[in-house]
Amino acid sequence: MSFLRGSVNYVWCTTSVLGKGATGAVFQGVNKNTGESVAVKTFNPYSHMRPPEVQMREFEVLKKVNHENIVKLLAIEDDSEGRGKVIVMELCTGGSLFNILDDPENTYGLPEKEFLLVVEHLCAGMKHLRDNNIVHRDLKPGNIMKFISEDGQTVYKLTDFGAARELAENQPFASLYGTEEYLHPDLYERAVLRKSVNRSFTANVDLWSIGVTLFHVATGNLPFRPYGGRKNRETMHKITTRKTEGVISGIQTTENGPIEWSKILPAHCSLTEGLKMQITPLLAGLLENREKTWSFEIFFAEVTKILRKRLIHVFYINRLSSIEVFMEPGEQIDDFKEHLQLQTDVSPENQILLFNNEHIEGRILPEINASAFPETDTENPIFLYSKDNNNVQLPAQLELPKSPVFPSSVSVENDASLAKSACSVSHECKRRIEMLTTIDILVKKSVTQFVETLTMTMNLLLKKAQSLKELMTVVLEHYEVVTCFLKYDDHSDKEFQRLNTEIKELKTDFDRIHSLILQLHNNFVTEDQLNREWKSLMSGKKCPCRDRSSFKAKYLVERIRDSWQHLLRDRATRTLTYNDEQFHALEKIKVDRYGKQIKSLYAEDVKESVIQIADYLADWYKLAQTFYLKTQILTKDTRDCDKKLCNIREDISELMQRKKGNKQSVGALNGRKDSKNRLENLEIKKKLKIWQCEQEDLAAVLRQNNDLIAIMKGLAMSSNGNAEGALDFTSSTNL
Ligand SMILES: Nc1ncnc2c1ncn2[C@@H]1O[C@H](COP(=O)(O)OP(=O)(O)OP(=O)(O)O)[C@@H](O)[C@H]1O
Repeated sequence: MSFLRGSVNYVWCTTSVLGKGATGAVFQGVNKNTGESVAVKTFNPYSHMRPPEVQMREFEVLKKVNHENIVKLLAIEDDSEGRGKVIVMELCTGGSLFNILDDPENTYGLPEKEFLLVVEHLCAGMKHLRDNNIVHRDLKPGNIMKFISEDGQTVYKLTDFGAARELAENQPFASLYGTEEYLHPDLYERAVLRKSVNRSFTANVDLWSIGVTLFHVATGNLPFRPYGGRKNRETMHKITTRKTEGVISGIQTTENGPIEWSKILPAHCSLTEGLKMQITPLLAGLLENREKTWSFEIFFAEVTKILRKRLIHVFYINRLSSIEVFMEPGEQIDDFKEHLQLQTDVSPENQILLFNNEHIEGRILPEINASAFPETDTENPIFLYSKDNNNVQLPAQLELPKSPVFPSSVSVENDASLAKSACSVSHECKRRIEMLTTIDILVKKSVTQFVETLTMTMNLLLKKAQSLKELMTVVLEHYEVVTCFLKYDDHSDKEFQRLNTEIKELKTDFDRIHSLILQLHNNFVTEDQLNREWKSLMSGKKCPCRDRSSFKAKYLVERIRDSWQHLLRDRATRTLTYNDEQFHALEKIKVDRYGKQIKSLYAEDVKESVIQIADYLADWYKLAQTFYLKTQILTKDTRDCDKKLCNIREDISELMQRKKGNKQSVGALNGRKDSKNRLENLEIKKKLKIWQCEQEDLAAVLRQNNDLIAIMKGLAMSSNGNAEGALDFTSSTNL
């Protein structure tokens, strides 16, 4: 019997099955003229029993659509041996999402990036269908194909446009039998429970199927699961129709038992909390029925909102966890801090946020939008340290799923399934090992990051303190001059007294701060205390070497998968020879042994050492946090000193101006008296002479100090850029 079939331009082999469905089978084939690989959908006798116009519908729809996220139609040709029409499509080498989810690697759902790609492509494909007024009505993971482009990019594409219309015409729903878990409750009632429903179905029933599909892709499981599965149809219908608003899953774990409702995604789902926060409302909206049903417009708008968000990666050291913050492009740093608070409980004022060895506030100005935030990724995140909490703890890990126990006897039927479960567990171990070894790397980076930032802060602080010291010397010298100038005046003047006290206090304060800065700089920068502390804590301690642990985990997973494949082949063979049975038993032993090894690599090796590292980091952070808080206090104190010094300089200048004014008015008064009775008061004349001499002396002193004043002004300008704090001394020289 020949397995080769063909049409005018294509040939395919019936042993190269890509997939089978209710209406037929899809084979891998080639273009006879170009050699291009294609997928050929052939139809079974049942499908030929459908009315011709129904059979044509799939062809018509495929001809009408043309979009990157919809499987491309290449040709519709006749089977050369008269078995009817065949659909030739582009070949999607990645298989269907159903196959992908069926792999033990994805038992708990797809990785985050892949999940988001599915959301994006599914939404784009649906938008094209809506724009062309096409209702799919059979959306499910089996009808979403993974296409790998020539440049290695993944594109998810919708396929299978035939069956849905049959439902509208109340045809037998055989093609829907494979998909009942994804059906809108109303369709389910009619198609599966065979109840007559007096409702017309709109295109929106697709939204429910998208909700179930996305839940499945995110978690690896269906959202609504009655005890006993498909058989338990009444309960299935009860779950989907009785669920309350916001509920995204309902599971019955015992016969006739209660239904466990949930408004959140399950803990084992591998999406981060940040993404779960975005996806949960989307699922809740899609899985609303009756009055609350979403429209496609809402769905497209919500997905667009999620996809345009800016993803910022953060590593929170006190909980040793990677966090993802999704920000609206227009949101700013304060919003970022609030998002972080939601996921960490660290209030914005207690967040120390460092990136590339500096505070992000220095890099990201308050008015900058999220779209201009720096690029981050899991291994180059923004580091978050809590200012008010120096505990470091690895969050409690979920218990590993139970590993299967193989019975000693050979069971060709069951052994492959048990090996598949063992594969799932090993993949989960591998994922956790990768996560923990990444934490190990991020811990080291977080230490370096903190030390580098503090060193920079300390160096700046020391520089600032030194320039402040120079400025203070100049101001004090000027103050001396002013004091001399006022030597005949009333030194008990209240203003003068206050200034005097303030200067003394400032000097004492500043000397104390300066010496603390010197001391801290010495401990911290010169003696490199924090780095030395970290090195001494870590010396001789075991670290999970990422390359080695990950490599070993990968190796063990591959071995377990090999054995699983072997057992799968045995299951397909059904009966084994004696020798094959011996090999079969050996593969079971290997699954068991490698399974134990990878579990121990995770639990006893990598996890233990990361727990230890968390303890060392906690010890180190206690010291580092104290240093940090000290630098914060000293930075603030230095700033206060600077401010006070500026005020004092202004006060000195004001005092000078005031005294000058007083003297001028005293002179005018004396002049008037003098003109009345010149000879009457020689004492006054004498005093005026002395006064005049004094003024000339003072003018000479001030001229000599001009250079000094110029230096002081220069320093005032450079200190803190505080130009407006600089005094106008030129008026004093005009005395
Ligand atoms: N273009 C393609 N490239 C690779 N594989 C494909 C392609 N199209 C379909 N397949 C595979 O063939 C399977 C069946 O295809 P399809 O869903 O079109 O058939 P069906 O008879 O309508 O199925 P159903 O009963 O699910 O409605 C798919 O689940 C998929 O695994």
